Amino acid sequence: VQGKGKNASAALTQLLEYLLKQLEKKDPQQVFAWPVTDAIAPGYSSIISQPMDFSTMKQKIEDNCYTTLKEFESDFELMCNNCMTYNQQDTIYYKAAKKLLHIGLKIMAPEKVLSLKRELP
Ligand SMILES: CC(=O)c1cc(-c2ccccn2)c2ncccn12
Repeated sequence: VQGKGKNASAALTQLLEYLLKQLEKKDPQQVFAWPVTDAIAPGYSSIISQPMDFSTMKQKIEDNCYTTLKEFESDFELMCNNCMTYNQQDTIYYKAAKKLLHIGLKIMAPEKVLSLKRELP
């Protein structure tokens, strides 16, 4: 199957940039804004094999790394699950990830995205 046309990938970029902004608004403490360093989280890089954060997702949108919404969603879930892997359940980080994951899946639910697609130019 021929790759997506130019305007189709431009539409996906616009959709993903919009969704990323909505997700970032749900993280006012900016817990997920930047890559987690071993300095702030001891042993992080040996526990988490595939780190992910909002700044990396933003860069991947600009670099056209995502060809489907599903790929974007799985990076979002990876980011939340990494947090729930490294941090104990009774931490603010774990609780923030659990809440963000729940909210994020609602924002990116198919019927929500469908109504978005209609409303975006
Ligand atoms: C996302 C995550 O696991 C995380 C973010 C942070 C974080 C994020 C911004 C500022 C300070 N810390 C963090 N600190 C300790 C342990 C884990 N974390």
